[in-house]
Amino acid sequence: MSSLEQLVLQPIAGVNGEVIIPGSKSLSNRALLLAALAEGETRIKNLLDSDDIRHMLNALEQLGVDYQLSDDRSVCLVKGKGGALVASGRYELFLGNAGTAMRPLTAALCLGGGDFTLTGEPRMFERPIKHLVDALLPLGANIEYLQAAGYPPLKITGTGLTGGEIAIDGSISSQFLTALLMSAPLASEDITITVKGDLVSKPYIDITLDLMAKFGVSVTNNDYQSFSVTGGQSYRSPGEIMVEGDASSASYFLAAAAISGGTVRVYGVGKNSVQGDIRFADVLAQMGAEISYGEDYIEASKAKLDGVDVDLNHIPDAAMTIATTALFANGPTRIRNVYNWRVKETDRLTAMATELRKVGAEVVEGEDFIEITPPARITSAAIDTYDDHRVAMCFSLAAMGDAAITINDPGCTAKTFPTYFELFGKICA
Ligand SMILES: O=C(O)C1=C[C@@H](OP(=O)(O)O)[C@@H](O)[C@H](O)C1
Ligand SMILES: C=C(OP(=O)(O)O)C(=O)O
Repeated sequence: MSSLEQLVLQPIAGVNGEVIIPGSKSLSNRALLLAALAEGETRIKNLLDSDDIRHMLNALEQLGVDYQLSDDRSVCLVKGKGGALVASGRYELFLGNAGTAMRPLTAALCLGGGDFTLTGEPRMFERPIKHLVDALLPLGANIEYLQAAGYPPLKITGTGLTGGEIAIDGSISSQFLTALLMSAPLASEDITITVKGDLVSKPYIDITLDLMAKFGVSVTNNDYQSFSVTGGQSYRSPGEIMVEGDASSASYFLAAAAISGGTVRVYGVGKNSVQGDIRFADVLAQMGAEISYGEDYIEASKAKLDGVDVDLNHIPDAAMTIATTALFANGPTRIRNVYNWRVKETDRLTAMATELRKVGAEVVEGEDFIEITPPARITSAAIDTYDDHRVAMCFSLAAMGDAAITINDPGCTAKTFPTYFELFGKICA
């Protein structure tokens, strides 16, 4: 949880420099869970240290998983359980607002013996999980809703998962499919998963499959429409996993360069990254930025930016950065197909529309899109952040006009990027 202070950002004349981006949230939490389920010890390097990761680590510790963190918490040696996380007694696991802990653990805790309550922050109780639960029930899962049907908190009695042909609705969150895929190899029989509806946030499935392969399990992917997983397997530790820098976190620095002048190079994530959010740089390029890639970096330079009309369903997190970059473009920007912004840390479509209007933009908020017409001049404003790290981070870019911007509750970046404002300050002139 974050404190309720304010951070005043004076107008930023320009940016320049290099930033080493902290580890990816998506990779860190997946690696921790797979390492816990695997046979053998895994040394996870460049682990992110943020609230979402601490929630996963605390849960694993309560479940009896042995791990050791280095003093700076960037290296974690996990002693795998070699199968399901079996625990005797009742466990209440507090998972904050971490989707990457809540969803994968919901499936994984169905695999073994134990009684678990999965709970979190109030906003977590408004974030749907029904599509995942509905897919797990035919596999023999024992899951109860403790408050509103379809939402956490959940009570899970781990009795193991069987197999068969199941369907999962992929139209709200890819994390449900990710959760199912990661647990499926430990079910007793083979599982075929058919995806119903249009699968959102598709590149996150590549992150899942890539990491599963590193832990020795392959999945048959039939064009993201169905997936076949052999049951009765175990994960095998690869020995060491190096977590890439977080591509969503990189987006703010790249956008800052494109908006305000100078050149910024982000290290830790490069052209061969498994993270779909590196495609954010393509959108910046489409707006007019100069982008170059190396093995371990992405660099953006000053540009004259134009508005764009883009479907950003594949990069919903970095898409928020485009929304504030649009403040500095010539002409309007329309970001389409982002309905699931409404079920994340806050209703991001309403939050972004409200806050973009405060700085002077004209905004149309659609059911699943947002259109932003930039103001002639940014207006000074105090930005409410709704306990949403990405609202806080992407509105730092609004200070690249000639008005001061106040970020309310800047500490909410602790969810994925506790050092954000410190690092951002270092590239500002
Ligand atoms: O699998 C993941 O690591 C994530 C998937 C995305 O969620 P949805 O699939 O719910 O869009 C993304 O927004 C989230 O920050 C991380
Ligand atoms: C949607 C996000 O988080 P979560 O993993 O909790 O879904 C996010 O980080 O933008």
